[in-house]
Amino acid sequence: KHLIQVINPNTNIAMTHTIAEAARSVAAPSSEIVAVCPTQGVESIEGHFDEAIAAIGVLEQIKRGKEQGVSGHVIACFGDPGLLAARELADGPVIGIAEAAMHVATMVATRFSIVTTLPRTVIIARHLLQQYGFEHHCAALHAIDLPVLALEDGTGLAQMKVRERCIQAMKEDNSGAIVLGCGGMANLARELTAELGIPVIDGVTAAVKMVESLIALGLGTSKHGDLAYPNKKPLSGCFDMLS
Ligand SMILES: O=C(O)C[C@H]1NC(=O)NC1=O
Repeated sequence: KHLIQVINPNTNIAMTHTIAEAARSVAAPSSEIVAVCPTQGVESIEGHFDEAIAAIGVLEQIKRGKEQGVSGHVIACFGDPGLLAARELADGPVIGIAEAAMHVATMVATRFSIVTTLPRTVIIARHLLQQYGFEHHCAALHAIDLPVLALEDGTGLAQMKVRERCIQAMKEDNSGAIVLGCGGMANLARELTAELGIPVIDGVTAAVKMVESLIALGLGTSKHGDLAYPNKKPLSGCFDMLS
């Protein structure tokens, strides 16, 4: 069995379970999902400040995963926090859910829309579109204008808003696919795809299958060049945990 570590970079346990369930729903029999979240950090990631905090927790979990002998890692937050730093530490593949969902969307449609949570995090998705080279593939970005943890409050309001925005995107954007812009939306994609008749893509499940593919291809993170292990130096204070 290959252990695949799925990291929820926020510390919300309910969302970690939502993410874990989605990951396990698509994992191959040869894969075992190890779902984790940081021991310390921020309960939801809703901007650049939160991302900076979450990235440290991601690195701590990557280190722990390596020690456990995992074969690959998923960063299950739509900002892909700490992705390249995590790749410096990791031997196996590290895939972010935004990266995974965007790549998959370009394989099934010429243009896609993104539906995320807060308006203020749309800029993070925009930056990723630029970084990954998908700016011209994304027709529009929509926000349900609810906090990330509204997805775990049990009222169903956030889920209803996601559905509404997906229907609006389908009508207005002339996109062939929709990307769900939050790890906490991972359990909505299949049902929305069936109901709306348009590929609605979740990055958690997409990333799990990409990690499995890379493992099957015998590909880990390159250690040749700028993703080599970090240069050895003493880390002081709380960062000692990353030594
Ligand atoms: O940016 C967002 O709205 C979603 C992002 N924040 C979070 O805590 N998990 C996520 O996937």
